[in-house]
Amino acid sequence: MTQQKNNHIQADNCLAPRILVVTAVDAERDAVLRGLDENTSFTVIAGGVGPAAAAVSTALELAASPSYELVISAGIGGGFSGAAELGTLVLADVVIAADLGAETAERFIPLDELGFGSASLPVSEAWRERLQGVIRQSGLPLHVGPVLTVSTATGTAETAGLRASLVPGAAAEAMEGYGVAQAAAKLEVPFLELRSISNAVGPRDRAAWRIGEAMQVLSEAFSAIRFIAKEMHQ
Ligand SMILES: O=C(O)c1cccc(C(=O)CC[C@H]2O[C@@H](n3cnc4c(=O)[nH]cnc43)[C@H](O)[C@@H]2O)c1
Repeated sequence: MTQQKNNHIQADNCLAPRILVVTAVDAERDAVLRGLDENTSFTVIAGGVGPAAAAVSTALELAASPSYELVISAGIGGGFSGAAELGTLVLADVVIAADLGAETAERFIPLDELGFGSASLPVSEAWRERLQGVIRQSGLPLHVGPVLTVSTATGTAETAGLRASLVPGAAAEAMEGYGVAQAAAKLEVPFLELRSISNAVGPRDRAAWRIGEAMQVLSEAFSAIRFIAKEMHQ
């Protein structure tokens, strides 16, 4: 049995959920839940599209329940060519707000250069290594690298090239990770981002998006990691 209130779903028999998973949309949340067994330590919420909605949803949930020891930003995402192909997973080793900054006639100036803080936020290395090991053991194709957070999904080869040049080794882009990471940092909860690649970062071709396949791989990833909370404490 599960309890459902608004867009929160949680296992009945789990008194203190320890891992919070924040997706953008309901379809991603449901894919994560399909992969998780109900007898687990996860709460899964659909926090909305974009970094602002994701940050607010995450902060409210973390503040309401002090038992969380990990928050994962998860869902589908775009993969950078040569790094992450359709049907693969990307686990972030850093998240970068790739369009946060200022535009000039010559170039884009990132937040760090403007002196307003950092556009990069770290992930928990201990949790990343653990998830990386478990997902690799399951046989799912996994790439570890930088995941960009953008407010506007890339739709041209020019923007894809610009973003790849700003972040060497860029593996994937999505629209929530930096927001979830900001909330997690403020509330001092370790953070990860996991993306299942549904489309290539580049010229927009909605018909070529493989959302169903990406949702299936997302489910399989969470099936593989569903006992991770217990294992971290053994
Ligand atoms: O159209 C549908 O049927 C549909 C079903 C489920 C999810 C979607 C989404 O579009 C999810 C939006 C979510 O996906 C991330 N995303 C995916 N690809 C990219 C990308 O190339 N660039 C940036 N973000 C991407 C993003 O996190 C969105 O919140 C549609």
